[in-house]
Amino acid sequence: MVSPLVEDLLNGRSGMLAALGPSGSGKTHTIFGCGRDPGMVPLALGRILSQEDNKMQSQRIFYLSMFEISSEKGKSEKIFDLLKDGADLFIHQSSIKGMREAILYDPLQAESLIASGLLKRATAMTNSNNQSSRSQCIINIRCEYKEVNGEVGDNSNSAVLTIVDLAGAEREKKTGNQGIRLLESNFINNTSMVFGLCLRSLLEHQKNPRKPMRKHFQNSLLTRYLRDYLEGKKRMALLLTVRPGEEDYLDTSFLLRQASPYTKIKFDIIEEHGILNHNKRPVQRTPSYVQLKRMKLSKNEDSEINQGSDECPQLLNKEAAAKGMKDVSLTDARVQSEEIISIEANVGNILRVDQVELERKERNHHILQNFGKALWKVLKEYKKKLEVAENEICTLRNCLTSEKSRSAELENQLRDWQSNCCCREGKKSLDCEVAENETCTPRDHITNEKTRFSKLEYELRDWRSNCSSRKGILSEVSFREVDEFERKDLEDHQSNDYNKVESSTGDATAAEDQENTNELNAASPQWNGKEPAVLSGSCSSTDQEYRRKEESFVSKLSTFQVTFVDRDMDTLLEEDHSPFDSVLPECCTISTAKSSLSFENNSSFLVGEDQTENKEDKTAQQLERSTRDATGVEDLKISNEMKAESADWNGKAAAILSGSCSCIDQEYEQGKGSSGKNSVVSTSQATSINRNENCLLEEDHKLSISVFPECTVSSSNSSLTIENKSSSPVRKNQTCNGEDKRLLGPSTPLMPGEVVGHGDNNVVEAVTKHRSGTKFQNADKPKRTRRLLPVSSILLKDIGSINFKDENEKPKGAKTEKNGASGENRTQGSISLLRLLKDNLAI
Ligand SMILES: Nc1ncnc2c1ncn2[C@@H]1O[C@H](COP(=O)(O)OP(=O)(O)OP(=O)(O)O)[C@@H](O)[C@H]1O
Repeated sequence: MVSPLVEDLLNGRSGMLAALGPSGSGKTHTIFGCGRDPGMVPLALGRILSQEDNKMQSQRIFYLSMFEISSEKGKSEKIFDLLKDGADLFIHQSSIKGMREAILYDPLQAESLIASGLLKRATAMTNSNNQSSRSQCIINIRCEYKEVNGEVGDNSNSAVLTIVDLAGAEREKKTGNQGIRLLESNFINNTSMVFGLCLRSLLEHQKNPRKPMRKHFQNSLLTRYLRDYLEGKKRMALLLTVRPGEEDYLDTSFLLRQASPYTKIKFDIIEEHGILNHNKRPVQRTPSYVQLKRMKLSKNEDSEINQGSDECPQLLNKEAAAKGMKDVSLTDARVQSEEIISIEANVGNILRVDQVELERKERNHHILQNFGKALWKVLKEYKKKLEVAENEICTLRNCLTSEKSRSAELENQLRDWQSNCCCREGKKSLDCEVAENETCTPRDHITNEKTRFSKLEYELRDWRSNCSSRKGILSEVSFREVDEFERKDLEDHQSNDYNKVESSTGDATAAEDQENTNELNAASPQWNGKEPAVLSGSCSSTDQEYRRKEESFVSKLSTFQVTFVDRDMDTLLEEDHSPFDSVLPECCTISTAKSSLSFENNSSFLVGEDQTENKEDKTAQQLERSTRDATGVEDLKISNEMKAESADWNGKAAAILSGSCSCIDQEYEQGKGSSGKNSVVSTSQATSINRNENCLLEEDHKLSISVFPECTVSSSNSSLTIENKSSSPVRKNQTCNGEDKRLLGPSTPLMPGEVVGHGDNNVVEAVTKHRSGTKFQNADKPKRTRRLLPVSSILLKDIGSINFKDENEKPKGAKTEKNGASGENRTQGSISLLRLLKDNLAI
């Protein structure tokens, strides 16, 4: 491998051999070798020094220099001469100043010099190598030709064979270096990397001459020293060493991949200093001289040479004949002619060198021109890129400004929106709210709903306040009526007592009547106290109606018909109209007139019809039987049965009470008028009670005839009408009409001792019982019972004016004693009705 380089050296051409490879791969061993296996350096020295013939040995001299480049504490590089003891060197423009060179005489002397230099080389033990090189070692074998006069000239006429032993690249994980060793390793790796970069740059430059060669050689002393080789000006050979181990596969493959392209590197052999050139004296020529000499030679080259060769003996013969010179002069002429020939040869060499230099300059000019063009194109491309980048920057700026303006608009819109939402909270129009809810956020919708709810609460308060005011009006009316009834009741008590005494039928004494009167008087305040409660029930129904209205406001549905309550006060009619919407069943229609109230049941009592019919049949039969039979025993039995029925229906009679309240009121008024002052009870309007069943209508007809003998009872398919057209008193006096007693006797079934009771009251009781029987199915429904509260309150308002005391509040002992007297005392039916109301309505 080193032989071509040695031949080039001997021919006057410089060359370099560099060993590359990882640490411990055998670079040093390959370069220097050992005793048995000599390396490249011993082989080259042996080749150079052994083949020198005597002639050439007298003309040239070989020098040996050896130095190393190492790191100085990992910070800088230093050059250390291995042949001179402890001498530091410095590099200047690819030449090292002060380096010692040793003249080589024979191979053994050279090997000894190298061995002494290796001993001075920096080495250390690492994990990869027991004697790892820590520096780049360079060996120069310079061959210099002697001058004609035997003197040694400058280095310009010498060739150098450079052999480099690079420190192997190391992996920290593998070597485990630390501290100074680690710094040395970094230095070694850095130098190896720079060396490789220079080679790569040279290769790329040779592939593409337009691509300039980068100056990586400046990054280390080694590459600076080997600049001519790394720039391709001199021949170079690379020697790669690898480790055979499997663990070194990665390093080996990496090195081969990295160095394989280097085989394509070509070298332009420019410096061709032949041995002849070194043997000859160098001629100092200026370019003008060279040009002039070339011109002369070009004109007279052939003629002069020919003439010199042909005419020279003739010239010498003429001169000898003419001047009589001797043969010695001929030899001098030959010597001169040889000199001329040699000069011509030198001139020819010079011309050839000049031509090569000219070609080189032209090529360099061409290269520079191409480089300039390429550079211009690159600059143009960069300019275009800059323009594009500027345009992008402008567009981005425009986008940024537009985004800023947009964000500002959005902020303004947000502020407007917030302000609109604040203003919207103050609005009360529902239409506006609905319209705004379309654009409001859910939060706004919640606030709107809250305002709406608060507004509804205000309306509810207003409604309640109206109800309270209405309650006051009603209470005034009821109290006024109650006072009148109290006064009338007292008169009735007195008249009844008087009549009882006259007819000698009662066992009751005046004292008992007085007690009853007192009890009634005591009961009256209680009812007066309960009146507001009833009214409050009405108000509660009004609240319910308000809630229902609120619901209907949302659902936009109207399910109830208009109701009407008869009142003397026209102003109260409309106000009281609404409570009945909630009180009465939906199937009931309430018709109103100036001073009347009628309830019409449009629905059929389909549930429990048979049972209702049976009950009513029984009641009618009992009534008829009691009419025919005037015996007290039968009446007592019937009354007991009625009482049992009453007990069964006690919990269910509330509903029918609402339907029959008007009849009861009228009957009560009639009875009160007949028992008292024979006053005329005038009912301007008939009360209609609808029925779906014909059988019930017939029974009702019969019963009504029996109950209202002086009334005109008309029945239709779904209604029963009782009309009192006469203005005469219905009942005059129970002592005056005995038939009335028999007729009305069975209608007093509640109290066992009341078989012969007050006729009017008994009629009321019978009607009440009858109606309660027909309303049995409705009474089973708790909702309708609850809805009946306001109507019951109306009834109770009238009944409350009776000023009776509840029977249950009396002592049991006194109850049995006073049953007869109290039952005879006119309001037994009302007492039963009151008890029913209290039990079912929980008043
Ligand atoms: N071809 C070979 N024949 C015999 N021994 C060898 C050979 N190559 C390497 N060795 C041995 O391997 C060891 C390491 O070799 P060497 O010192 O030359 O490696 P290196 O590449 O120079 O390492 P470093 O870069 O660390 O200096 C030495 O002891 C050497 O004797």
